[in-house]
Amino acid sequence: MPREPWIWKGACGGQGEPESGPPDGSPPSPGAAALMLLLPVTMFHLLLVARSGPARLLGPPPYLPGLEELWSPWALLLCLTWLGLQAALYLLPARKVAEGQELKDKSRLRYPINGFQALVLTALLVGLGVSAGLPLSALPEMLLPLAFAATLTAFIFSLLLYLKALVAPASALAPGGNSGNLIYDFFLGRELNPRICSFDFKYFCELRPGLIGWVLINLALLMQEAELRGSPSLAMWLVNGFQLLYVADALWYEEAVLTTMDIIHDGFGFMLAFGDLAWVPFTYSLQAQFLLYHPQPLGWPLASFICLINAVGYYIFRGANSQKNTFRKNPSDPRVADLETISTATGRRLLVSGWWGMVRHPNYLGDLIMALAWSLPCGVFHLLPYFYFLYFTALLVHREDRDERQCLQKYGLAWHEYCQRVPYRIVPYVY
Ligand SMILES: NC(=O)C1=CN([C@@H]2O[C@H](COP(=O)(O)OP(=O)(O)OC[C@H]3O[C@@H](n4cnc5c(N)ncnc54)[C@H](OP(=O)(O)O)[C@@H]3O)[C@@H](O)[C@H]2O)C=CC1
Ligand SMILES: CC(C)CCC[C@@H](C)[C@H]1CC=C2C3=C(CC[C@@]21C)[C@@]1(C)CC[C@H](O)C[C@@H]1CC3
Repeated sequence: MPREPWIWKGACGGQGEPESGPPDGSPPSPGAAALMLLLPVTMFHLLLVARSGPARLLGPPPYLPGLEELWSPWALLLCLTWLGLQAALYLLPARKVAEGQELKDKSRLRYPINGFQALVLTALLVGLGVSAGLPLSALPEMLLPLAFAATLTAFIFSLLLYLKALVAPASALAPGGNSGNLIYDFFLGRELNPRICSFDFKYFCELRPGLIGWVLINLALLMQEAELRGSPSLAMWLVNGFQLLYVADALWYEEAVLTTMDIIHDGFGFMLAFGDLAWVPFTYSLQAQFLLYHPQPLGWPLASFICLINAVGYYIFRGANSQKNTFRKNPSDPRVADLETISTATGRRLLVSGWWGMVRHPNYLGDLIMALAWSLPCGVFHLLPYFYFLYFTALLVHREDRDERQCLQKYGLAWHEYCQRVPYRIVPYVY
């Protein structure tokens, strides 16, 4: 089955590629190389534009920062301290240790479920720090050098992961990302679950430093707004509240990440390392960055309506994810036992009623509705705060396409039947 066709088609423009990527002797994948450059450039563009007067997403950046504005040893130190703190919290005793999916060699890895605990302890530490005089509101001024330090860290980290994979046994390698093409493999990642003892790098990075970093940046922006304007704006409160709910939810239901394709299928390379450590905290906080430099008036009636949109999105997102997780854990659980299902040759069944009978990816629908609610407090006169919504639509459409091809391979005719019975993918009667 083809993997990451958006990268691979760039190299050969064809269909039916092998799982492992470009065949021997093919030229370096221009798709992977271009993305490796384009993703950090886009992130810096967004950071620069968010603080510029016109805040034009599609225009040129206001200026090109010099190395002296990007590079700061203090920012690198802060970035490494942050990673060290999150790593220490990861190693604390967990309320539960979960088993991952079965690996090629029939073994299962074990993962600590203590992400929510890490969020709470980080909040306590930050609270203590702020009351002792830690200048959190100075963080927004350092976003550029911090993003540079995070990008550098992700790059060096991916290099080390690539080298580590050279000595890993074949059974530890990911189905993709092992084509022999250095750029392609560096980008996608070679090893499936790189670990040192029980410390799982991919699982650690997927949720904690990036997601908790994102809400910390949001909070720093809120505090700086309070210093500048006397109090945080209603729009800033909404963005902070909505995104905190999203991050707290992800960490509370951390175990669910063990069944995502990122953990089960994808190697850990530059794409995920950069995505987790730099892209998530610095671009997902774009709305709060925009609001600090471009305050938006927002009245209570409109704010209540936006809260309602977020609540509807969250209701669908959580309802769909929980329904599937409950069903996968125990199909006879009374909460899902009455739902209609289709049997498959693998023995696993597919839900065809409830949320999963409405569209084939109801959780994506809820996630997208929430993404819209995060942009609306920023008004409708700038495209920039809608970047997340646009990028996320593209990401989920691509993800849904990949997932459907994997499900078709896994479930064959049963998946065809599911597609016939539930014809829409994400938005009922539209897509
Ligand atoms: N904010 C962000 O940047 C991102 C957020 N997300 C969010 O993370 C969450 C997880 O997303 P993701 O990992 O992509 O995928 P999903 O949680 O949607 O999982 C897809 C899997 O669910 C199972 N499945 C599909 N249809 C059915 C059905 N009808 N009945 C039972 N099982 C079914 C299949 O696996 P199997 O049959 O093997 O169980 C399929 O492979 C989502 O809520 C998504 O919105 C994801 C990516 C980025
Ligand atoms: C830099 C690239 C454009 C792509 C990077 C992709 C990553 C940012 C995302 C891949 C899968 C993700 C998931 C989440 C965050 C974004 C990344 C890491 C969640 C943790 C978000 C919260 C949800 O509740 C679960 C998600 C799982 C997948």
